[in-house]
Amino acid sequence: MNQSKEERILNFVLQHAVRGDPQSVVDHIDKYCSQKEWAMNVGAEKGLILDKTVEEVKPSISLELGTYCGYSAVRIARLLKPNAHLITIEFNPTYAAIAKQMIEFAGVQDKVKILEGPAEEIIPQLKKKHEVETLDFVFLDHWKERYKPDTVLLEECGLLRRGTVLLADNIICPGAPDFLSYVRNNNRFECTNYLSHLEYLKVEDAMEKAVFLG
Ligand SMILES: O=C(NCc1cccc(CNc2ccc3[nH]ncc3c2)c1)c1cc(-c2ccc(F)cc2)cc(O)c1O
Ligand SMILES: [Mg+2]
Repeated sequence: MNQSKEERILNFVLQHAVRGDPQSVVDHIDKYCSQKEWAMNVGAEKGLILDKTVEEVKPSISLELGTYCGYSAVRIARLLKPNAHLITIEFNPTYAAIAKQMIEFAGVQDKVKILEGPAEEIIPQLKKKHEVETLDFVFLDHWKERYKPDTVLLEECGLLRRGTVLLADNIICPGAPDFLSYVRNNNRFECTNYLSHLEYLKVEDAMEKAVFLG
């Protein structure tokens, strides 16, 4: 049975990247996906915006919605301080299995917990089942029509505190219009737009940072 694109990306990393080196894993995924097959990783250009945000926030507990192959999970985890953790939620079991191997190869498995299922089911379990108090940082990169409902759910579940930073990918392409108008018209969020490009292409894209004001 022939391989999926995600398996080809993982195999390229396993064969060419340096085991235990998260930067090498990130660089090799970018190399494969810019030269061989496009894939929906946040990529190097928007990845720098993600890096700067993580370095600014210095989060102890981060949440990612949409793991895919684990590219941004490795990118975030490589910048976390000791004892800081990332919880990443992936609905697609095939992607979750690829990401698990990617995260382990990068050597960041002690910082990352992959939870399989839809965010709308897992978010309400974070406090009791996963001992989360409030979140310091949230990276949204899952189904674009889920950005707004899952943001509302995070707030309803008491997972946002004054200063929690949300960073959303794909604000232009494919776009998340209801999320964008929700956070920009809600006086409990302070928003900043970061214009960039779609991963591996010259197409315009943007990220939106929304700081929860409590
Ligand atoms: O759509 C996107 N990503 C989301 C996504 C997509 C598919 C499957 C999943 C399965 N994972 C999943 C689902 C639901 C979930 N609920 N809770 C967790 C969770 C996890 C997630 C996307 C698309 C493009 C893009 C495509 C084509 C094009 F021309 C331009 C741009 C670029 C991106 O950077 C993108 O991020
Ligand atoms: Mg994305």
